[in-house]
Amino acid sequence: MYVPSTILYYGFTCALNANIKQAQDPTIAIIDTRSLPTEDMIRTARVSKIETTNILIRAEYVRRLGKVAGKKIHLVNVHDYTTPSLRFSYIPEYVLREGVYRADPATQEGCQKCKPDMGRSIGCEYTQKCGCLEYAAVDQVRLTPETKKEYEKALATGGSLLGFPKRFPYFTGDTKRQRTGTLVSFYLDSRNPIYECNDRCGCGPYCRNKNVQFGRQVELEIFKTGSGRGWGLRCKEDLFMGQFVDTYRGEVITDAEATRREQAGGMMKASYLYNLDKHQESEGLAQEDIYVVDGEFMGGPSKFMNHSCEPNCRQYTVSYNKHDSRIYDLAFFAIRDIPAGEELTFDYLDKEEADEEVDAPEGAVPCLCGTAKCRKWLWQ
Ligand SMILES: C[S@@+](CC[C@H](N)C(=O)[O-])C[C@H]1O[C@@H](n2cnc3c(N)ncnc32)[C@H](O)[C@@H]1O
Repeated sequence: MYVPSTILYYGFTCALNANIKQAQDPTIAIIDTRSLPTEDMIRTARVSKIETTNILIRAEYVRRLGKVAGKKIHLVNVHDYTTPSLRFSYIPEYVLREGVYRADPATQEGCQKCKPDMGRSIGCEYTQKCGCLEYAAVDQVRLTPETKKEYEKALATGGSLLGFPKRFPYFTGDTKRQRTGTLVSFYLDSRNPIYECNDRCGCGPYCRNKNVQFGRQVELEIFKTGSGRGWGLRCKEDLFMGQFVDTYRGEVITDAEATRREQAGGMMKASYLYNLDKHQESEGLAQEDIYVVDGEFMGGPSKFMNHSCEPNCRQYTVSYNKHDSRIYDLAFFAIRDIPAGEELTFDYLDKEEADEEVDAPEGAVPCLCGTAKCRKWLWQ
């Protein structure tokens, strides 16, 4: 059983007496931890200096949470007196560190041929001319035999995919099951990057191809799991399958800096580092050109999302500038309906990687997700 150290230090001896039996060796005291902390100890601890400090730390953390933009973020701990570390700063955007650069803003063209009102409620989702969707997945179902040949030729020669019908990422109108703005199943089930329209687009502010860029729209709760996994995250409202939850924020650092921090930070550091390597292969980027997001000391509430081998969320690539292959958003979406209060989790391992591994590697961190399909370890 976990006994808060504050109570052990500051609980008066008289409160402990009832729990101490003399062992056969009278110099050794046996403490029956099943009945700790006693009410006396809790009462004593509440007026101790350490407990006052804990209350102040909690108040400061809650004050900082109150300043985070967007819907409210709550903090709940029914297990002990701890608070997440105050060494963490909440930031609304990536913080770019030395050696990290966004593509020149001039490369962020936006869609030039789209307009706010293209008639009959037509928006970027219907036009094949939307420049932002140039690199989006082609909707092969809508290809005619003729355009199919052109598409195959473009693929073989590396030609432009502009003009082919594209898979639009978000539902544009309520259907029986889906809600407007939720991610369509093609993207939910695939690893295709999502390309959203941006401020330079002709389509205007109400384009349906804008979602993640508006930020978190749901109320979250950081809570102590009490199951050996530290803090976790849950949502105060029901989430629909495909609904955007939040982005992962942090410092964006070079690959070399990430290696340095990983070596200095120990085994758990890996769980805060995310490679921005989605376009590495397609753009022929060298490993040293890859940027990494470090969310350990700066970021958002999604820092508290724990791993599960049967997760209810997944991380997706969302880009607002198709010409910037090195910096994009890492966005969490619900991959099934999630009732309010259920812990939000994602799989820390890429699916393909997880399938490849069979045995637990040496030094693997045990997984405590508790699901039926648990792989028993997090990473090496
Ligand atoms: C990104 S943090 C998640 C928030 C973390 N629980 C906390 O309290 O700050 C990742 C760390 O959480 C813990 N963790 C997450 N998922 C876990 C799991 N399924 N089993 C065991 N530990 C887990 C590990 O200590 C891991 O290094």
